[in-house]
Amino acid sequence: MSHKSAKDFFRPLAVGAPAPPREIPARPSRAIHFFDPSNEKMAAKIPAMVGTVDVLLGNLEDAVKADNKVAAREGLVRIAQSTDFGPTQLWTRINSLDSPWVLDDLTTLVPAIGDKLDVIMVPKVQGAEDIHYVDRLLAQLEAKAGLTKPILIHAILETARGVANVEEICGASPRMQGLSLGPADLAADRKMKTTRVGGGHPGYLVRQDPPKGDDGTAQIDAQRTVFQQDLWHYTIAKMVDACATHGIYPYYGPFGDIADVVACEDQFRNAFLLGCVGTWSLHPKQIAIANRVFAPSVEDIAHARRVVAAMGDGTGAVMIDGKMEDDASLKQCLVLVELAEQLAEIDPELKAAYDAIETPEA
Ligand SMILES: CC(=O)SCCNC(=O)CCNC(=O)[C@H](O)C(C)(C)COP(=O)(O)OP(=O)(O)OC[C@H]1O[C@@H](n2cnc3c(N)ncnc32)[C@H](O)[C@@H]1OP(=O)(O)O
Ligand SMILES: O=CC(=O)O
Ligand SMILES: [Mg+2]
Repeated sequence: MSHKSAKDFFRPLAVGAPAPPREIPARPSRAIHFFDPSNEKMAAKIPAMVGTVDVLLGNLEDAVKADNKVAAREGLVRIAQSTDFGPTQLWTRINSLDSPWVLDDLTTLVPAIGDKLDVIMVPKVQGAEDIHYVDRLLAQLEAKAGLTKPILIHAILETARGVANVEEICGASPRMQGLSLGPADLAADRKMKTTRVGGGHPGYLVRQDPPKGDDGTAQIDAQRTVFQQDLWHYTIAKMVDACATHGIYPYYGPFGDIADVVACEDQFRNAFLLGCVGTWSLHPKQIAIANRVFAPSVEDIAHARRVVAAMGDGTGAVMIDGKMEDDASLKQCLVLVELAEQLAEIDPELKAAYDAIETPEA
């Protein structure tokens, strides 16, 4: 397989297109909130949601009826043109590359609202070739529209081949902003035997060994604790490693059981702890969950600041509350402290909570 030379990697792919980015900015994106721009009731709520969520995403793909594809595209153009998004990012999810709608999605959206779109989410990405296609087309459309800022690309990891090719997808273009797990399509593509949109499954479990009877035989019918396992652990961990390797951002995807806010919070938190920076929100009530989960807790920041203060120049080892802290735990603490600082800049409530923590002496 041939690779571009290092120098060519950052050259625009069309004459007059903006230079591709060298770094992807760490903009807070705890919740990527999906809306269907063809649904008038939903669309009407979007301007008032600016400032309440980090990312608003006009969805054109799955969950938008085939008959409404054009209305969704036109609705997104109308909303984008008439709304000042202030601190909130505007993303879209285009239709899949093998669909009859995607070419019109791109050739309509880039000239009409390319200056407002931060990120284009591409579904069902299989390999680097899909990113190369969108990359070149975006450069041509940006050049034609006279855009000065490159639009970033986000890929959904929702095919078995996409998971197998995850590293080449992340490194396929300097425009790559991040990846989301797409558990619903991925389950179908892998032929998993589930019927849900994300989350766990009661059948995927580990059972405690059976106790032994007086005669030493296993009592398999005895009451035994079962531990439900996480169906998504492997894929999320693989995605996080690929994203970290390439300096881009991993996200959990949809949690379809809107009513089960408790399990939703658990799934989001697992992703946060494993390294994801955010998640999708499908319903307004999932925004607060995501904002809560994808921000470090006050307790974590209090502890992290104690470690930072105690570690001085960052070398050596210290004991805090009976635990050894050194360079490696300091680096983990700094991840949390830096994230808290970024979030405090855009979220006054979080800022107040973090500011109220008593800062230890250095
Ligand atoms: C596997 C995947 O690809 S996942 C990604 C694709 N799926 C999506 O994008 C789904 C987006 N969400 C939705 O379509 C809807 O939230 C549904 C269908 C899940 C539920 O919709 P409803 O049954 O209308 O939910 P509910 O009755 O609780 O809605 C309450 C209010 O919130 C509004 N609302 C619901 N979802 C949203 C949303 N995503 N954004 C803005 N407003 C919303 C409703 O319009 C309703 O407004 P109202 O009080 O003025 O009547
Ligand atoms: O698009 C998301 C998915 O889970 O499928
Ligand atoms: Mg999908």
